[in-house]
Amino acid sequence: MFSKSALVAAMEKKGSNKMFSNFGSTLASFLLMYATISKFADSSLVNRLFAMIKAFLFPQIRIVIPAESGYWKKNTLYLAVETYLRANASAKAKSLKAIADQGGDKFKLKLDENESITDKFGGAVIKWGYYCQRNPTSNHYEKSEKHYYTLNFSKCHRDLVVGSYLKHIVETSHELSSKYKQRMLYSNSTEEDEWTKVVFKHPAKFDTLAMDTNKKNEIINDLTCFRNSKNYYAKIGKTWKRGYLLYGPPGTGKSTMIAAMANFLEYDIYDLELTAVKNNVSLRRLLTNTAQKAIIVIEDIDCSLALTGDRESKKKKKSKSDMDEDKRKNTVTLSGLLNFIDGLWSACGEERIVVFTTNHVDKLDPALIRRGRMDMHIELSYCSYEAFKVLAKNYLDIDSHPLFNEIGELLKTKNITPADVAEVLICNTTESKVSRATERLEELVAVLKKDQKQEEKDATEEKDETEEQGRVKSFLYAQVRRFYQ
Ligand SMILES: Nc1ncnc2c1ncn2[C@@H]1O[C@H](COP(=O)(O)OP(=O)(O)OP(=O)(O)O)[C@@H](O)[C@H]1O
Repeated sequence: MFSKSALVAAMEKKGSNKMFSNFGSTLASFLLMYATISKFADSSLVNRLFAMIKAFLFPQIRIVIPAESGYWKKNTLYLAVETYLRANASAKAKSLKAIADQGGDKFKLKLDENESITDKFGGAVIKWGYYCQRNPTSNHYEKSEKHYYTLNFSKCHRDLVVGSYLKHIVETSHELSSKYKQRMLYSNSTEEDEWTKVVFKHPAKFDTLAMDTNKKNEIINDLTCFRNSKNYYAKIGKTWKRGYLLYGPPGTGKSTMIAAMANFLEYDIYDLELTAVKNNVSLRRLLTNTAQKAIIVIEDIDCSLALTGDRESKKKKKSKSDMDEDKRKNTVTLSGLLNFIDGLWSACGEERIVVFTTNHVDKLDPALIRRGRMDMHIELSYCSYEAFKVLAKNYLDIDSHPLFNEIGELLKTKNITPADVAEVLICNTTESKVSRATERLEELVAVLKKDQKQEEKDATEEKDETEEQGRVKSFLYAQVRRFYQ
């Protein structure tokens, strides 16, 4: 005797067998029909017809993910897909592109153009493709190449793919990026309003930065507070960004400080060469394409552009010809730049630090560096005794030496940059650095004394020159007086 459940199971099995046999015979008839018709009819017509039948029987959805999400902005989903597929592509794709990283010792594999791979997620089969559309008649406002990914999947998995799969891609790409993240240095060029990047491997750290300890700690605290203040900035209604102005003579460590900041915060650097930016539109395009967790640097801002005056002349109402002139000049203006530092456009990214450096702080338009725009003004100056001790530790591996006192005294009266001190202390040798310490320090004492002697000599020469000029002047006066008498 059969039990009731065994009977039901037998019936279900019979039903599913019947279903499979139906599907099998439909497929067989479909293929037979295809083979027969394609013998007699035009093949492209047949292909189209069968594609239509296939689309009807198994409806598909196609999503295109372009590289850019608008005129200016990179599509972050495209970047996420790129990272996600890079992790999967090498195992599944037949045609790949290998791209060396900047260090040259590693490489990345990427889907080749027109190549596709399949991925599976929660029962859905997703087919990915990578393509490039070329437009030879493009102009400045339109790119000549448009890259995009496509994903195709069955219509019945629409909610799963759109709701969960895309989210899964973004999350996985974040995990992968933080796992393999290398810090990047981006720079712009005159040809395109685009960033090019290289791996950033500068070894500078705050520990090795030669400067006053209190000042250094103040900067480290400021950066730490900034990094942890997302909620605070949201609460006070301010964009999460901070400006630093680094000023001081050449060779006092402004660039080194930026590298130390980037390494401390683990941020990328965008080194903006303002002289290579065509106009405010290009500037906007570049800056809207900077990522979060970034330091945007404009070095030697005083030399970058004639930024002063623009706002002054704007205050006086501009005539039409003035405005035409501005357009013709086609340059970046001070107001264009300020718009990015704290105007409306500053809100199109967060967790960003803006750094200006200059050797001549007095030459800058006060509007550019007022507090609130440049929140912290940091002076990097000539080498102090404290800074010298950091350099001695970095370069010679020593914390003390009998010559330290003498060097300390000389530094009180000498203006020498940390770069010049470093140049004297550096030992390009395989020998122990400590064994060369005395020789290097004696050399430094000699340089400092030589500079002192040179300064004394310059002062004496200057005095002699002034006295000589005085004598010539009195002689000429005497001659003139005698002439009129
Ligand atoms: N404060 C410092 N601490 C440690 N090293 C320093 C410091 N200042 C300068 N140096 C050394 O001198 C070199 C030049 O310094 P850096 O380029 O940072 O100076 P800078 O102020 O940016 O100069 P410039 O204004 O000419 O760009 C650095 O590579 C570094 O080795």
